[in-house]
Amino acid sequence: MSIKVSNVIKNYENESALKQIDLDVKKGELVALLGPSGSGKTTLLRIIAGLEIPDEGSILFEDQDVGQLQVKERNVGFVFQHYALFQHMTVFDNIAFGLNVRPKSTRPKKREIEEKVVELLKLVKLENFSKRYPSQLSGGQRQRVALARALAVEPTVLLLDEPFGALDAKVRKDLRRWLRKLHDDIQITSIFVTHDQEEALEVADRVVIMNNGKIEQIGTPEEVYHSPATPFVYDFLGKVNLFHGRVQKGSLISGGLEIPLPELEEDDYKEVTGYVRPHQISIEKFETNQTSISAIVTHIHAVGPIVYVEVLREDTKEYVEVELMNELFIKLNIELGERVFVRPNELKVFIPQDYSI
Ligand SMILES: Nc1ncnc2c1ncn2[C@@H]1O[C@H](COP(=O)(O)OP(=O)(O)OP(=O)(O)O)[C@@H](O)[C@H]1O
Repeated sequence: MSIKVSNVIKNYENESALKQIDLDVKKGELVALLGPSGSGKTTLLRIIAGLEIPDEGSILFEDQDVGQLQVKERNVGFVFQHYALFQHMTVFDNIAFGLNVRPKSTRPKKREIEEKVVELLKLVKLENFSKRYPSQLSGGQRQRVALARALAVEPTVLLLDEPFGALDAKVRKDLRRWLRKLHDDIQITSIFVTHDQEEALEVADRVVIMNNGKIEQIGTPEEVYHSPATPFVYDFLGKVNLFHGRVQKGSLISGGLEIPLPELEEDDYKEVTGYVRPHQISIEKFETNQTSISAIVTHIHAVGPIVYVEVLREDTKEYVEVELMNELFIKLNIELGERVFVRPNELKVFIPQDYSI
């Protein structure tokens, strides 16, 4: 089932939660809504589910406008951050719940329900846990039961709101891989909300990056990470160094640094900001050309395969973060307080008056 969100607007009293949202989710896709707290992710998910009514705009499932349909009639499966399992019911009965409460006319036979639950228990790898109660399960197991319960009624769309948000880091990592695999097996159109960049980039087919009630960018994990459309996306998806400066004859002049940017030939004298990820900066002991600037090493964090080095530019007195492989760090033999030369190897330029982060 494909989902089409068109021109959705939602305001709360004196707050604008969603500002003209357009989003197309393809049939069978797994899409992440990613953004900081308050950016509107949950509101959008709840509007798709029918738990919230938009002030304007429409939601289509396939070609059907579901605006007038109640939550139940939309046939969506929902999984929330806090396991809403029934504590007095076994795992088996929790999963069977949605089928057991159907009116007699549409309720499957007892044996069919049993078969379905056994099949779902296998799918979420909890075959031996059917007789346990939620209090006898780990957090990760409970979320898997919640997912099985949501899938029992064969929804056409699966919506997950921070499904692993309450779990510890290790369990989260295991569960998100498991979710990806599960999705590949059952291929149900799914949207999940997260504020965890790594989770979205690892699990989703496409990521929708939200900020302040708007969509900043929609793309595959590679697209949003490697080609951020806005400074916000650049900043939100990883560490970034800013090189403020001015264009002069096709170069960015930032303090004592001159970086050729032929694509800015036409933008003479414009104030621009270059965005550079820490791994896109080289660090050298000696000045090799005019595209490097001198800086003093102010901090070194050398645990693990990647070493983080912070330097203070001598020209602008701004800090620059550099990431380099441990082998290179050892070879360079950089020490705290030492003068080095840094140079951005890649730089994405945005004109500041258009954006701010
Ligand atoms: N029922 C409500 N009444 C008033 N304001 C609300 C209500 N629900 C959400 N909001 C506001 O709408 C904005 C978007 O909230 P929403 O919960 O969608 O954000 P979110 O991105 O899911 O955040 P989080 O990651 O913290 O859950 C916020 O500013 C929030 O305060």
